[in-house]
Amino acid sequence: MDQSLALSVRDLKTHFVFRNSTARSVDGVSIDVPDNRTVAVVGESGSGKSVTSLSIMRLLAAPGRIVGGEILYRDRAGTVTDLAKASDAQMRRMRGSEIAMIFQEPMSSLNPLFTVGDQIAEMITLHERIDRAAAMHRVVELLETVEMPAAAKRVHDYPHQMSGGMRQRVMIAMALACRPRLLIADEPTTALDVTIQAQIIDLLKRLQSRYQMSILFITHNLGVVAEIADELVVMYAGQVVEKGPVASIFAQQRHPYTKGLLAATPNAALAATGDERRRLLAIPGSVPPVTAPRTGCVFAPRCGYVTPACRTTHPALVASGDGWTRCIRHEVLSHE
Ligand SMILES: Nc1ncnc2c1ncn2[C@@H]1O[C@H](COP(=O)(O)OP(=O)(O)OP(=O)(O)O)[C@@H](O)[C@H]1O
Repeated sequence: MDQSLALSVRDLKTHFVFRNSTARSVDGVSIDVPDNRTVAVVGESGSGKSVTSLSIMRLLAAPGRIVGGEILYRDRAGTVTDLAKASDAQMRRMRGSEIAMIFQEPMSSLNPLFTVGDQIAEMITLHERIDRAAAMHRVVELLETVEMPAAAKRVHDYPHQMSGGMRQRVMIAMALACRPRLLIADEPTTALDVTIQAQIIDLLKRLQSRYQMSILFITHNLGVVAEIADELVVMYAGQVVEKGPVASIFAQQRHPYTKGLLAATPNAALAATGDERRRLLAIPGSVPPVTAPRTGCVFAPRCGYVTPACRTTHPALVASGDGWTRCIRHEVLSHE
């Protein structure tokens, strides 16, 4: 594993095995997250983004199972662990002290019956041997770190007394309580309005440089990607179809699906190209079910660039420009 990486997911396969069918939700995904960098994973609903992040955290619900690949994680001491094979005890330690996760809806992770102060304090005392008074002092500090207004008063609030943006700040404070080296953020701003979304993104960027964290940021919003990410991974039907530096992909897409996603996101597309005439286009059709048999390229049925060969040959992920694409016609696209 390259010394500059915090996480290297290699050929990950996570399937849901039912009696009569198998959902190949994640089907050979490779993602590298460098130290102190943000990698965004985008794709339509059902493309396998959440199953990928839950696989890394080993929080999959049955019948979901990692059936292949490696999830290599380098801890602060430099030791590499394959999370795909780690024991439950090892994973509990990892989740506490190395890797943290925040979700779209903080309400589903917070307990409505306890104050936010108590919940953050519990997180701290799980990992540090300190008494309650010291823990509460740290809670206020953490809430100040996440720029919670009137932090010392807010520790006594119950989750329902807070706005969505404040609750997300509480979740980030809980994540920071264990000083993670890797933060997995699964659509953390999707439920928030645009102004609050921008504040949370800014906060995450400041925290990243202060705490030297790597961030794996799951989103379907390319505007957010433009704001926060260094590298982009585009997923489609359980596979990576394109990946590379954000600026390169925004300037030149090398997979028709990425082209369609950018065309459907006017702000990101405009920011990238400066072309104000770019029209809002939606990609016709929908992601095929992950239980469907696969021959050829999974995007072929929706692709404007399709050739007969695309329907019979499963394309490999190949180097193109300074990134990677899973399209046999990538050279045609890169000259457009
Ligand atoms: N518990 C489960 N049982 C069966 N199939 C599942 C389960 N969880 C996810 N899947 C399937 O795995 C595929 C990938 O789902 P996933 O939630 O990772 O997509 P996603 O890209 O995160 O979508 P969204 O943006 O809607 O969260 C979907 O087709 C979904 O139906």
